[in-house]
Amino acid sequence: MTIDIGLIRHSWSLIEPVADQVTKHFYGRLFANYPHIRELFPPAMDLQRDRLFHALAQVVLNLEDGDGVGDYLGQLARDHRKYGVQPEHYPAVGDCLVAAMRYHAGELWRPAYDEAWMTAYKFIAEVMIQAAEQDATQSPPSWVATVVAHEVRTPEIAVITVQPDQPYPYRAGQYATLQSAHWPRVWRPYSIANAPRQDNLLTFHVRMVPGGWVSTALMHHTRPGDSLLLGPPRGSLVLDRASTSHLIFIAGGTGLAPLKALIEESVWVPDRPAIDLFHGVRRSVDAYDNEDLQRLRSDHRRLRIVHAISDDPDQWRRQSAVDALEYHRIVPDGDVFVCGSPDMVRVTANRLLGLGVPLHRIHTEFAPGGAARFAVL
Ligand SMILES: NC(=O)C1=CN([C@@H]2O[C@H](COP(=O)(O)OP(=O)(O)OC[C@H]3O[C@@H](n4cnc5c(N)ncnc54)[C@H](O)[C@@H]3O)[C@@H](O)[C@H]2O)C=CC1
Repeated sequence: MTIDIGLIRHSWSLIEPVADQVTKHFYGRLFANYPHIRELFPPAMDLQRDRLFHALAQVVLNLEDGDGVGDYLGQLARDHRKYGVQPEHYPAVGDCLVAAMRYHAGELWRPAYDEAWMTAYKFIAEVMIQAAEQDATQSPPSWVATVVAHEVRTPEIAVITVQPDQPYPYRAGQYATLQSAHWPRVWRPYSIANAPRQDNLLTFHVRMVPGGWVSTALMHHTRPGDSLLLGPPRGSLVLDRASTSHLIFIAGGTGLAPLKALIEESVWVPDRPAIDLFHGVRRSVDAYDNEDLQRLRSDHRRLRIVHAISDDPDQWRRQSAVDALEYHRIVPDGDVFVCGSPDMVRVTANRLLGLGVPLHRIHTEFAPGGAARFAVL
């Protein structure tokens, strides 16, 4: 089975500008023709639509990287088990997807695109079905997790610790999706803010998003003893365990979560020269994890922590996390991990490139569920 990457990319360039219409059309057609599939999805589809397009874009843009695409599809398949996706759903999705693309490309659509997409989709479906079957032999589709601690750190940020009902293997830096009983079938990604622990506890940093269903439920309507559902771990923002390079972590707000997990993992590498964390927050009151971070620092003297405050009128020095890196004259001569809002990640990554940090030393994953690589301006 050979996928014609040229045809896929060419047809994708027709679809990209009308992605929103294509995904709406796709789901409309899917639910009209296969009403039983509707039950697998949440009542409101807005975020779901973005996810489909994002997942497709990841595959299309990385088709040459066979291993990378395989890993990505494997994670996607494991994650889709929690929705109850079955092998017989795949052909329905493929048919509706190609029909939606054909419809919106109009006269520009060539018959050869149909074949190219059906071949590519067959490959995607086979990899995903196989990965899901393999996963079913060793993991549940989702985990029930009991809330064991719920700390309100600021009026908008809660730190929540849960105990999954069975072992939850993951790597520091990965994220999981959470579902609250208040919003059935609605999953939201959150990074796991601690390295794997013997007691299997997982901590999440939740910022309440205005109008955010799950974040509001987690912030205001969740208490110790409540149950949450937990999807499988995802993401590739992980440490190279063989490396002993100088590590710099640049976090924006709750983007601290995965970086804290990576710091917890990296402080144990004996030959590591230094670990620097720059945590950018808007106001000093937003430094929600200061106490925990200082505790971590008192146990590991090679760890240096700088808080950068960007928007507080009471602060005489206002700076972003990457400004603080320059201000403190830290030479970024190792690996730099960046996490925060997509804009913060993009701006920071471009500043680092300007400081001479090679691209392969800059490690980033947008907000979970967002684009995996930043766009270099
Ligand atoms: N909670 C979690 O597990 C995770 C959250 N994230 C993402 O991290 C972000 C955190 O947001 P908040 O806590 O509201 O932090 P925030 O948006 O208030 O920003 C925190 C810091 O980032 C800087 N910043 C924001 N936009 C910037 C830009 N365009 N250029 C340069 N610096 C910028 C601010 O100046 C501030 O220093 C969200 O987008 C979230 O999705 C990412 C990974 C994990």
